[in-house]
Amino acid sequence: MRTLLRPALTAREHFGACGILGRRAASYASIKDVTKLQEKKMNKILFPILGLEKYLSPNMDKKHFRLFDPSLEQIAKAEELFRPSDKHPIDYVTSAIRMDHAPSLTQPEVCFIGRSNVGKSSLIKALFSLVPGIEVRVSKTPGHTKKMNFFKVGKVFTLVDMPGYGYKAPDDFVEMVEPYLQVRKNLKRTFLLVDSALGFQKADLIAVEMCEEFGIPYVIVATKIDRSPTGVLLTQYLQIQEFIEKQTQGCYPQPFLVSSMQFSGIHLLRCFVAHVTRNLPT
Ligand SMILES: Nc1nc2c(ncn2[C@@H]2O[C@H](COP(=O)(O)OP(=O)(O)OP(=O)(O)O)[C@@H](O)[C@H]2O)c(=O)[nH]1
Ligand SMILES: [Mg+2]
Repeated sequence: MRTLLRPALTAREHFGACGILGRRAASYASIKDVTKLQEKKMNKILFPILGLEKYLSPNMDKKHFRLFDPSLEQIAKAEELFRPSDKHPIDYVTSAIRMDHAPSLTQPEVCFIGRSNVGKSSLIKALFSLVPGIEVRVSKTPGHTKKMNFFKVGKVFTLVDMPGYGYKAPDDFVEMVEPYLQVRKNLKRTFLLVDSALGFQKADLIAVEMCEEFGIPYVIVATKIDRSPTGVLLTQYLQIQEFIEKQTQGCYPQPFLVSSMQFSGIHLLRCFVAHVTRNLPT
């Protein structure tokens, strides 16, 4: 029986107090600006997996590398969902520490789970980088997000930032998050974040087991790829992919790679969110 997400993990990351979206990364927030870049740089930001593919043997089956492979037009359409307007407000709604405090919303919902400090809030902040003034708090101190934070994207979907599990998880983590994942009817996809330099840790495997047990659809996102040397990233990526293929039922076969710092993979993930919430035109 799993003892959910309590083990004290030792490996901790410490960073400087730099803003998560540096000045340069912030200028990549819109696809219009990214497409002005040289092709190589553009691909690095839009499709970070391309940087790994070239190291693979030509005989390797790459069908799961770009299972989700939208066009630039689709990425641009998805971006419009993440751009607020009077008719399409994007904002924080509320926080909840128990499922019965969660807002009753009917639109499709996606949530972000992962070990404390893995980069959940930073990723959400990057996804919402086109929303002036939106507050998504990030911190180098693990265990910063203490509640389930709900953000409404017009009438089209809701996005939920979760507290982290493992080291310095809030005491009521299990009571808060497990029932949410189990009973939230409009939850369309759970994004399970793992650190790209470390791959699956013990607590991540427990989280995978939990998603499998609840039978909810989920997808793995490898974070902080700017900090992983290519060799490490490739090794972790292939291990994650093999694990998904051999040991999971409900996990999307393609892991996503992101750096909220350098903005890589963020556009693709916006597009995937649009896709799983049925907002991506074909
Ligand atoms: N280099 C780098 N650092 C990142 C990235 N994403 C997040 N960080 C850093 O990692 C630390 C934790 O980020 P958060 O987004 O607050 O992590 P979290 O998963 O929300 O953490 P909890 O709320 O504590 O569970 C911060 O110091 C971030 O600046 C990234 O893509 N690259
Ligand atoms: Mg957080």
